[in-house]
Amino acid sequence: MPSYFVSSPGKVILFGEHAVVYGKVATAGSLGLRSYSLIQNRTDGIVEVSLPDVQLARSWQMKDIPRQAPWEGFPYPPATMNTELLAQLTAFVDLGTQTNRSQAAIALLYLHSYLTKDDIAAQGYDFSVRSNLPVGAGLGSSASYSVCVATALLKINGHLTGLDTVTQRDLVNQWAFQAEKVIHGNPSGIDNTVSTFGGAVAFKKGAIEPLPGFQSLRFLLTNTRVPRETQVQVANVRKLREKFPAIVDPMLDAIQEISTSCKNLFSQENLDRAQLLSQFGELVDVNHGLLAALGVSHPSLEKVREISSKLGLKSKLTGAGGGGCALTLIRDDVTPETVAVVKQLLEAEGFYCMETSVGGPGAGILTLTEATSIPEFLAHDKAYFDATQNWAYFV
Ligand SMILES: Nc1ncnc2c1ncn2[C@@H]1O[C@H](COP(=O)(O)OP(=O)(O)OP(=O)(O)O)[C@@H](O)[C@H]1O
Ligand SMILES: C[C@@](O)(CCO)CC(=O)[O-]
Ligand SMILES: [Mg+2]
Repeated sequence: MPSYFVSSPGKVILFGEHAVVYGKVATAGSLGLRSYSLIQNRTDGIVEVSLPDVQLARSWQMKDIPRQAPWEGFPYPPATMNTELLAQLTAFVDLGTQTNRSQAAIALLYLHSYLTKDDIAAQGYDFSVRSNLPVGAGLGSSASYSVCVATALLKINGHLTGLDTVTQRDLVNQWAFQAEKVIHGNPSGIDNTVSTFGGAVAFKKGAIEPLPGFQSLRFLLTNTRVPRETQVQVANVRKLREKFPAIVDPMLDAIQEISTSCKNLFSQENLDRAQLLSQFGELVDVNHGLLAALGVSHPSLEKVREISSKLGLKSKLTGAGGGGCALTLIRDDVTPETVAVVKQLLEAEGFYCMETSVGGPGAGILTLTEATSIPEFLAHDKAYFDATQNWAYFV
């Protein structure tokens, strides 16, 4: 029985969140924090799902889960979302509409209903995802989950051989985008694209351009632990734009100019590193100010800015905002002592800090020679997966 182990990273948006939803340029990179997933066939026609991060453990009879008839464009997803199927699945999983676990389960079954082949439908499968990413904190946990689901279901149903080519990754990315749509409503696609392909990129309307210099940047990520949902933050910006288009549209354009200025900074040959980092810090400040004006900051995020600025550091919210994570640039001249003090002050507020770089590997698949049971998968410490697999091999 084939058994596949899949992994995909979270992401950090440097500049351009929210504006990217309106087709503007944003810059982002993959994170070292990843999700891990196990999928394997069964023989009894049951689908058993364990998603411990959202407290979901459920099994369904394969024959009860809706399946879609063949469609034009197979194996790529249909161009429009199937709202009828969504309503059907929402009633089927019966977990309410707005809970973490219902969104996760519906996204999984939405892809399942399109991708399941007859032989797999007769057998069933076990599926589990565990993540080192905080759920709902702006680091792309939904996209990383979506990429794991898409890769695992494509692979077990024989729609995907590996992830060696851009075409193969594109297939995964398109399905992950469907899952993101189930979870977010109206995503730009930046999160699933970065999680699928890895690296650091400028993204605009689905197209990516690599940003090579980014790998050398250091950041401190602070999780304020204030819960929020991307879908709600995106909807709030939409409402503000509908009310005041003449005010909000120039702000979105200005945010795009920040991403473009950032891209230009890295392509300037004569700019020395200290100047580059200083200007990058200024862009961090301006971008945060515009996001706050769009209404997506939060007192906890302003606290991160206040504390870090006392030590001469620049921070901005990252992801959808409203709580969740902030990003602080660690310039090369910042001493380890200063970083330690900032961390201490932030953690005294009840926040959680992690140091990170951006631009590592994207999604990866490993075919397991020996079947690992779901209980074994669940029993491992999450650090085990980071330590035992060199995901860089799969880029
Ligand atoms: N490990 C996981 N297991 C199952 N579902 C997950 C997991 N991680 C994320 N999800 C799904 O994603 C949802 C959170 O997505 P949301 O977009 O609000 O936050 P985020 O992706 O962490 O932040 P952002 O979109 O700003 O980067 C959860 O409600 C859940 O449905
Ligand atoms: C807020 C947003 O721009 C980024 C979320 O990580 C939403 C999106 O791009 O889908
Ligand atoms: Mg998300």
